[in-house]
Formats: sequence, structure tokens, C-alpha cells
Amino acid sequence: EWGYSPTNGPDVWARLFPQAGGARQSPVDICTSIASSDSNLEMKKLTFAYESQSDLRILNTGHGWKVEAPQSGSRLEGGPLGEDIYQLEQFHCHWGETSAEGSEHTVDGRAYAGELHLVHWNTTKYQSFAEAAQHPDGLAVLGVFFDVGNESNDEIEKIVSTLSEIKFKGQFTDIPDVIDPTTFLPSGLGYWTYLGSLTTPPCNECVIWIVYKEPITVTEEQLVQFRCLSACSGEAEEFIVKNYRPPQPLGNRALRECNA
Ligand SMILES: NS(=O)(=O)c1ccc(B(O)O)cc1
Ligand SMILES: [Zn+2]
Repeated sequence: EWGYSPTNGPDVWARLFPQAGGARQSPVDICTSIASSDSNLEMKKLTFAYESQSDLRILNTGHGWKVEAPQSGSRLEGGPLGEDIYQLEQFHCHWGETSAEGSEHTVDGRAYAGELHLVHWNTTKYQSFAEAAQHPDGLAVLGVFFDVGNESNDEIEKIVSTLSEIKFKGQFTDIPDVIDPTTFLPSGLGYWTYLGSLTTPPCNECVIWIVYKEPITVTEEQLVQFRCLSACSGEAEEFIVKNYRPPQPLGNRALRECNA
């Protein structure tokens, strides 16, 4: 089973998952000096509309936590997404063993303490998430960086408060609180965008990435709770202390920015 240790981690994924060695892999280091301010993006504003939902199911995937949030009423469109509408499917995040690392994307070589991914799929063109993940414009993922600060993030706290119930791989529970994905987004809506992939196996090259420039703040305690999840399903305890893939070559891909 793939993971993040030297024997099953990112450096060996391509052996089992050939796409992991492709030319449009994610994450990447966002070199801000080469980001082109694409007037086209300025014109087509990125718009999103989410519902608030309660009783969303959160599960321990063995690689982290994931909230299943299929929202037929949600819409992400505009910006780099052309004329298609994308619908929220799930959200999860990545972190590191200390807060000095943990994000997947880096900015001019700088890592953040973690990164939240809001995963959407193209409902204009495809009939299911699984089908969309087989196409170059199938998914759109919003990435939001975590900075560590003194204010705990109330929305993240709703996630943290359930983690004791899903300590082991395969366990799931319902989040009793109402979750509004909009609250995960920073106030500043400037972003970078490029064509990439899933950052975990099978690393399908099917993602239009939209990475917000402004981080949101979480507390060290909240990140400590993430690291208490176990990657195993039973007694053995192997904590999920890191689950981020390091940056992959950008190659000749365009990196565009939009200062909304
Ligand atoms: N980390 S990620 O957002 O690129 C991502 C999203 C979905 C899946 B998946 O559905 O397997 C894997 C990785
Ligand atoms: Zn992710």
C-alpha cells in the first residue's frame, strides 16, 4: 500500500502508478516571478456557491481525514474553468510532522503548515466523479494554505472535534455541526492556477488547480490533533504525521495568477 514513508512514499509511487511520473504532476513550487497575470482570468471571475450541510460523513482514509460532501447544489465556475460548472465532491487536507512543513504546493520554496483541498468535478461534461477523474478537465481543486496562529479556526474545529471517533483507518462518523465550505476560503481571493494532477496515487492528470494566495489560520493544537490519526485499522499505532507530496517539476506548463 502506498504511503509517505521511504519505502512506499512519493519517490516510489511511479513504480506502481505510472501516471505519477507524468509531465503534469502536482503539487508544484509556485514561482511567483513567473506567474503571468492573465487578463483573461481577470475578466472571467471565479465564482463559487456552496450549501451549508450538516451530518456530513468524515472518514479516516489511512492517509488522513476526508469529508464526503457531494453537493449537487454547489457550483464552481469561471476563472480558468471555461464554460463548465464544477460541483463539490469532498474536502480533505495535508499536513506535516512539524508546522515548518505540511503544504503540498510551496510558494517560492516556502512550505506552509498544511493545505486544505476542496475537490470538485466537471458536471457539465461528465456523469460521475470517477468518470471525470479520467479526463484532463475533469476535476477542479481549490487549495488553501494553513498558517499557524493563535486563533483556532472554528470550521476546522468542527472537523477536529470528530477525530477521536475516527482514530483508525476505515472508521467514519457524521459531523453533527453545520459545515459551510465557504468559510474555509480566505478573505483575499487572489489565486494561482495551472494544469496538474491528483497529488496521491493514482496521480491522474485530471486537475485544474486553483491555489489561493492568502492562507487561513489554524492553531498548532488543531494540527497536533490531525497527527493523532492512525494509518492502521487495528491496535498497531502508526500516526499519520505527514501526508504531503513534495513539489513536482512544472516543466513547460503555464502558471497564471488572478488578483481578484
Ligand atoms: N490531493 S488531491 O486533492 O489532489 C486528490 C483528490 C482526490 C483524490 B481521489 O479521489 O483519489 C486523490 C487526490
Ligand atoms: Zn489533497
